Amino acid sequence: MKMIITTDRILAVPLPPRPPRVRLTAVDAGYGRRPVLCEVTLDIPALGVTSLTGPNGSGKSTLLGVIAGVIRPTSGTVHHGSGQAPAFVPQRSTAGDMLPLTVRRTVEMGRWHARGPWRRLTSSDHSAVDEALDRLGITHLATRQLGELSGGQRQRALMAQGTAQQSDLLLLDEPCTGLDPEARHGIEHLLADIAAEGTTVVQATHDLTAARAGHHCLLLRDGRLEAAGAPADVLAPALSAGPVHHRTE
Ligand SMILES: Nc1ncnc2c1ncn2[C@@H]1O[C@H](COP(=O)(O)OP(=O)(O)OP(=O)(O)O)[C@@H](O)[C@H]1O
Repeated sequence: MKMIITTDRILAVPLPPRPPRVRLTAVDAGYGRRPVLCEVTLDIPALGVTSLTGPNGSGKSTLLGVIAGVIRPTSGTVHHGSGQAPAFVPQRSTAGDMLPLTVRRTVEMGRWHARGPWRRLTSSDHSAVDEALDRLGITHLATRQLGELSGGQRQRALMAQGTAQQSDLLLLDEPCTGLDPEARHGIEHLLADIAAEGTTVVQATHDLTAARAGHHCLLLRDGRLEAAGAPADVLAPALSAGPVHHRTE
């Protein structure tokens, strides 16, 4: 809502609706011959935090992969409202932890979209990396090897890599898994701040408190979109249906 102040009164003028940042239409996707997503049609609003929730195996990570462009749909369309490549923070895998990478080098990889992997980083790239390390509270870990860190510290390093990309679309797969309550709180505040700065944030989460705190919610079940809309509306039937969601921490 935009406020126009005239000499004697305030007029509230509704802002024109923004087109969605991402629109999926009748998307099917899976792995080889294994179908996972079925006829998924949804919009990701351009502003705020969208939470993607649903039981284990319902297809949240697969959907994030489709939006990120790393999983190609077998049918249907994915339309991005801007030309920027999404920043994608996948679920932490233990394989990558064995790579001989410092935290700083890991975060620098977030600049490869802008610079290419073999080009020297510019001073603005280094500033973006410094800012991301600082926002995630891991500047003091910059010279440590990724494999030496605790699970929560590694998770923050991967999130710093995602934020260093400075995309207008940040996709996160269960970003708070493995974090203690204080760190989880910190990440939730950070995501709210990033969204307030104009970045579209999409996070897959089992955490209903986090999902409720978002602006928009998508509920998946068995690879189909069961509900979409305001978090309170989407989550109420899911809660009354039984404990299909749980914190994994
Ligand atoms: N690389 C893969 N190859 C084959 N099948 C996969 C692969 N990744 C996921 N699947 C299958 O796809 C289905 C959906 O998995 P996905 O990880 O998208 O669900 P999810 O909702 O993110 O689950 P969780 O909450 O447990 O993280 C599951 O049945 C899973 O076994």
